[in-house]
Amino acid sequence: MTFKLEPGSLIVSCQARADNPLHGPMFMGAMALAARDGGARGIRANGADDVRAVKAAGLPVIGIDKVFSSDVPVYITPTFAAAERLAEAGADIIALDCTPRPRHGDAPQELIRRIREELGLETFADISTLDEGLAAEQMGATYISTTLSGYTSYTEPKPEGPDLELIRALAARVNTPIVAEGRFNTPALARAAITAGAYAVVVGTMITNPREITRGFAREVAGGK
Ligand SMILES: CC(=O)N[C@H](C=O)[C@@H](O)[C@H](O)[C@H](O)COP(=O)(O)O
Repeated sequence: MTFKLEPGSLIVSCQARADNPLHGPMFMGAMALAARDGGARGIRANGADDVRAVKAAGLPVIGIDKVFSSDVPVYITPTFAAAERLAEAGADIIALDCTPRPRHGDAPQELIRRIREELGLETFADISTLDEGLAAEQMGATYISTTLSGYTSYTEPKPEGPDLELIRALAARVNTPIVAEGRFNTPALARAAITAGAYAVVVGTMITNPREITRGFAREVAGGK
């Protein structure tokens, strides 16, 4: 069965890297349940083990598999093998890097085609610029997500806030549903994304990363240092 994300959906990204005390499927599974009870309509999760754990929340799962290489910059579901692992774990939608940067394995267009035809799943194209969004639409991505704005060499340095301008620019040019993702750190910013033309909003750090949230408070309490 393929899940459709509903318009106006909040998607909560439940991710914790290996150095985070909350790393692991038990914690991410609990985060997903808390997010569901709070009104999330989808979960984004990294790696097959976490995807399996967050499925218990009964929401559409957007799976990614971060695979880092020392010689190429692309790490979000860079290969078909990574997509297959996520499909086996039960992901409903596969998110993948759709920038034109150097990578190992298939080009994003080919990955999108294979994910649709061989795995029967929909795709989230993670992009960083308007041109990449336009290309992702041509590739047949189901959703276009602003995930990588501020994280590619040509969109760095990363601004403090989210890229609402990219959402407006995409909304004027594409028919594919746009997902706002990356630094939507307050409810007001998430609302602004919808007003700018986003179909759904992904929030990660500010909901599921207590260490990072604590850092923000600690900095301010220490006088902004
Ligand atoms: C650039 C990259 O690798 N972003 C990742 C993509 O899955 C995650 O680390 C982010 O937490 C996610 O995109 C949500 O964004 P934010 O945590 O800012 O709400």
